[in-house]
Amino acid sequence: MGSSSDWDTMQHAVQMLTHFGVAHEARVVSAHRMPDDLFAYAEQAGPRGLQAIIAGAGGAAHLPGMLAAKTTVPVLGVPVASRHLQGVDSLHSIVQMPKGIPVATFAIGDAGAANAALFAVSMLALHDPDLATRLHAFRAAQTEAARAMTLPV
Ligand SMILES: Nc1c(C(=O)O)ncn1[C@@H]1O[C@H](COP(=O)(O)O)[C@@H](O)[C@H]1O
Repeated sequence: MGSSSDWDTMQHAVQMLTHFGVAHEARVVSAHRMPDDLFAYAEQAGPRGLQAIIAGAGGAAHLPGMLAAKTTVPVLGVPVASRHLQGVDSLHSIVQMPKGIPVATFAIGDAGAANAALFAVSMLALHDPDLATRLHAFRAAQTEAARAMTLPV
């Protein structure tokens, strides 16, 4: 993520990865404030064996795009809500990538962070039957919870 101030949002990705037992790390690596660190992180991502990078940032959110520019490891972008423009700036900064350098872009905020993690789980589950079983169980439990919803009428 671009700043520790993104943690409230990005913790939802971490919680989801923890739930599924997917090994992960959480770091602050800002393209704007730490450009050399960002380049080093991106260059080492493939050799270190990372299989996906969930990149959350707010405002002029160049972090996901710059990561994608420097690595072919899939980058999943999460727009963090910003103070003045409520994350629409973050969303547009992340989603409008030029042809050739894709960033998979998720919804603004907590749901986007959680869904980015679930998307990573889906990709990893293609080659991990145990993880696929846990993902199917998660979906089934979610379905049951939705069916059990009641209304105050
Ligand atoms: N968008 C970026 C980048 C980047 O894209 O490199 N680095 C920090 N930020 C964002 O700035 C916002 C405010 O950061 P501070 O709260 O630290 O001032 C955060 O949402 C962060 O993701």
